[in-house]
Amino acid sequence: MTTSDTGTQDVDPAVRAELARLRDSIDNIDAAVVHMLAERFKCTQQVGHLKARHQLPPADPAREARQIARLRALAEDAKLDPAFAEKFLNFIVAEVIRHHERIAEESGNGTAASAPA
Ligand SMILES: O=C(O)C(=O)C[C@]1(C(=O)O)C=C[C@@H](O)C=C1
Repeated sequence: MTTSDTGTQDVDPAVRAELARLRDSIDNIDAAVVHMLAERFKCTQQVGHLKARHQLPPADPAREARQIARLRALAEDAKLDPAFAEKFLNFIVAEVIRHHERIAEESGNGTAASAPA
């Protein structure tokens, strides 16, 4: 390939077909991930409102520790890097906590601290 683009014009048609087949599956998986994340955030939004209504802290480190241990074990069984699974969960949970904090602030209860681990 002479340019930096990732086009496949000069590639064997069989290779191009295999790449297209794999990319179709990747696109389906990415769509499933987006839909699953959307459902997860719908649940966590409800958790955020519940916590705000009952003055519960946005973050629950003990719950997170259990989630991480569980996800790392699932990842190992699935032959996925457990460190990646943990980073991915932490990334999502950090965003959820930001949402919870915003919901708490908007409901006039923005001072809650984290629960003890
Ligand atoms: O389970 C909760 O208490 C949540 O607020 C949800 C959630 C999560 O996204 O899974 C987010 C923040 C908490 O620190 C722990 C877990």
